[in-house]
Amino acid sequence: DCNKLEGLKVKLQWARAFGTAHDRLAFGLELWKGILREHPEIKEPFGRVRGDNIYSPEFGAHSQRVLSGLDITISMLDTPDMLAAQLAHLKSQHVERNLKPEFFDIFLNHLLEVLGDHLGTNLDFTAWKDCINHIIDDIK
Ligand code: HEM
Repeated sequence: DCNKLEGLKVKLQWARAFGTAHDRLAFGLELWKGILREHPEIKEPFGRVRGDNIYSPEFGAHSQRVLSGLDITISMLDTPDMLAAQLAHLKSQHVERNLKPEFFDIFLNHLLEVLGDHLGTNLDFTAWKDCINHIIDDIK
């Protein structure tokens, strides 16, 4: 479970990795490049936003929507009621898209990899696993 201390650590580390990223688009590219290279079947659900070309403006805009969505949830890790409301909203945006639950686990694993590239040994792997698992479990 994502406890209070872990939630605060994740907030801080996310601010370091993403909040100060000079290029948020590049952060998204790193993430999706890894996901879609290893799991090309995930291009299909992203057909409308051009999953076939992650360099397109359509996919770039989508990528920013997802990362901003993640940014919102992480900012709520210390306000559980608001987090629950936001996660219910995100779930409603995903539920009819017929996504496999394992897609979310793949997303989590790749997110941890990109964060590790940015934060090195400052990444609290356990805190991230616990807190992002909580977020992802409530969306999938
Ligand atoms: C923490 C994880 C995630 C967050 C915060 C997130 C957030 C979002 C947001 C904010 C949107 C835009 C909703 C809208 O404007 O209608 C979206 C759309 C979408 N997401 Fe996610 N997402 C997450 C994970 C995933 C995963 C793992 C998948 C599947 C691999 C996925 C598949 C989609 C699809 C297919 C769309 C719709 C694309 C379109 O516009 O056609 N999401 N997501």
